[in-house]
Amino acid sequence: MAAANAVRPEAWYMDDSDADQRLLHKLEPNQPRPEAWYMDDSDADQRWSHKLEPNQPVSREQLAELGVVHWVLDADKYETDPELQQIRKDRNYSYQDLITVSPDKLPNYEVKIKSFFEEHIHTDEEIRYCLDGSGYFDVRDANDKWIRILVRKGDMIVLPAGMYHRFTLDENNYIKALRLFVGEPVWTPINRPVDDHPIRKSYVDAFVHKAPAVSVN
Ligand SMILES: CSCCC(=O)/C(O)=C/O
Ligand SMILES: [Fe+2]
Repeated sequence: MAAANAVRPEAWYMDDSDADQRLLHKLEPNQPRPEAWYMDDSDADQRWSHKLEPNQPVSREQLAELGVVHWVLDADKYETDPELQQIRKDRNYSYQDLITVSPDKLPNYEVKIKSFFEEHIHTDEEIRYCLDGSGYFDVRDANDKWIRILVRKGDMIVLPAGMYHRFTLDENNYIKALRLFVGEPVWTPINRPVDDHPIRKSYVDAFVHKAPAVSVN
């Protein structure tokens, strides 16, 4: 018999898994968002997860100490979402466009995907809102170790100006993202090494020198 105080109808947010449609597909209640971890040193396919064994997760607080900002939003209503509108207003994000990264959708795909995965900085924040699909943003921690951040539908991420990073698709080979910018966008990456670049120096002063030490196996 059903419990007297059971919620009817029971409803929940679903995971993104392709497993049997008859399974429950409930999101784990404490699933970290974004999911992030320290990477191994393997040269194997960049689209693999490259988790350490055992996994060494990185929390959103650790990411925040490096200047990475993150929200989970409702990607299905991004065109009218008041939460997104408020973020754009608060942070002066006056420009936005859509990018789809996949072998059949992105013109000049091979060249672009190679350039995204070259370690680089930008002179402005990199703001990406994942509307569909998924991908990995890799960022350097204060000890120059790689942290891999999985972005999935609903994840909006900001990498601060001057932070060394790179991007790759994961094994699903597809992401659709909203790109936001303060003013006229400047997409050109500045590849490492650029330790003497003023924007890099500002980033190091603001975040690297202040970050607490972390030991990675
Ligand atoms: C998913 S957006 C493509 C990657 C990109 O624009 C960039 O600058 C990566 O660092
Ligand atoms: Fe970038």
